[in-house]
Amino acid sequence: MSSESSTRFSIGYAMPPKKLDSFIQPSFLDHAKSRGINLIPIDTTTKPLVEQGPFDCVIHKIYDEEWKKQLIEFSSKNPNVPIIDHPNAIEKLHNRISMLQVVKGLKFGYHSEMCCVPNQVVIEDSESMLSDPSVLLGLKFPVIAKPLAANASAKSHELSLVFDKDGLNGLKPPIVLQEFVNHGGVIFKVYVVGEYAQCVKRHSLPDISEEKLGTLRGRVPFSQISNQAYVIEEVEMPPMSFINDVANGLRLAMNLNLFNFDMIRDATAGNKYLVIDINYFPGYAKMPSYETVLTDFLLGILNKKPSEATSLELKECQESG
Ligand SMILES: Nc1ncnc2c1ncn2[C@@H]1O[C@H](COP(=O)(O)OP(=O)(O)OP(=O)(O)O)[C@@H](O)[C@H]1O
Ligand SMILES: O=P(O)(O)O[C@H]1[C@H](OP(=O)(O)O)[C@@H](OP(=O)(O)O)[C@@H](O)[C@@H](O)[C@@H]1OP(=O)(O)O
Ligand SMILES: [Mg+2]
Ligand SMILES: [Mg+2]
Repeated sequence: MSSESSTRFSIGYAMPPKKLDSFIQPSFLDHAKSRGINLIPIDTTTKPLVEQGPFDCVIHKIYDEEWKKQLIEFSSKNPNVPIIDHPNAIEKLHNRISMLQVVKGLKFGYHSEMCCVPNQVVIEDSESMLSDPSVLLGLKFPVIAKPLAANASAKSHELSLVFDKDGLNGLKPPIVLQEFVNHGGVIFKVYVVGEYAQCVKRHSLPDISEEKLGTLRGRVPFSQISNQAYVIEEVEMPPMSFINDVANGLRLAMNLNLFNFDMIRDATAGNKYLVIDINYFPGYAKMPSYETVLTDFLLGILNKKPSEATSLELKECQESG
């Protein structure tokens, strides 16, 4: 163990198998261990959470109601054990409209950059979409059709770029239609871990000129195009102070510690940024230095006094759960 601390901590983690494979890397387990943290897998299938532990903290990415009940019960028996993060706060990210609502409330007047969301509408049923033009609320094509639910299923990542009204035929509501914004083919993916934020560049859909749009018909499906980490040298990053302010604003407004958000820069206005997606507990292993960043964060949580560390989260969870 390092000289940093003589106390050993146990952190329980619960997540689906795919997430375990990517997040729980030996390099992370070893680094955390060297700094006094034992990461312990929680059995989510054969044993109630309350019968496991003891844990000094629980981190999780499991979305069903049964798990939420287990967290509430665990937390009522262990009121000083932080749960990262509150299930009610995570739930807001499961709907692509509530996910972005919080962006509209962000205020940081002293930057020359601004941050908003693309124009978008929800389509609840096919009939209204195809027969009632008013539901499109003046939305301008091209649009991206995204399933309203963003619940970690493969389906929730099945998107389409729609060039005209005919391209809406056959889409399966409930969906969000979000205006496509030209952004130079690069997105900024910002990983947030508590007060820490790191921005990386990823490839995205290419710009579509008015001229090109005139030749495009219908729609093109796509899925998870920005998941691969590539080096994109030539594109300038947004200012780090701006990224930090957006990240902190979102973190505090959503009461979440572990998320990332995708941001694009409007190709027609270099200081206008749009947040297009927020994901709970993203693929952190793709983030450079994830082992140290996550370990620093966990130590920060564990070293807080119980009154600071816990329970806003848990109280709310018990009240509204
Ligand atoms: N409004 C938009 N304008 C331009 N490009 C967009 C827009 N919305 C999405 N995109 C592109 O499509 C990609 C996928 O969209 P989005 O991030 O909403 O989907 P997702 O399936 O939730 O992604 P993730 O894998 O990050 O969870 C974005 O990374 C970006 O490249
Ligand atoms: O699979 P990866 O590790 O790439 O992580 C992706 C993660 O999938 P996982 O949950 O299977 O880990 C996705 O989660 P769900 O929406 O499906 O919950 C989503 O958060 C992506 O944004 C992540 O990619 P990133 O944003 O980090 O590039
Ligand atoms: Mg995304
Ligand atoms: Mg997403």
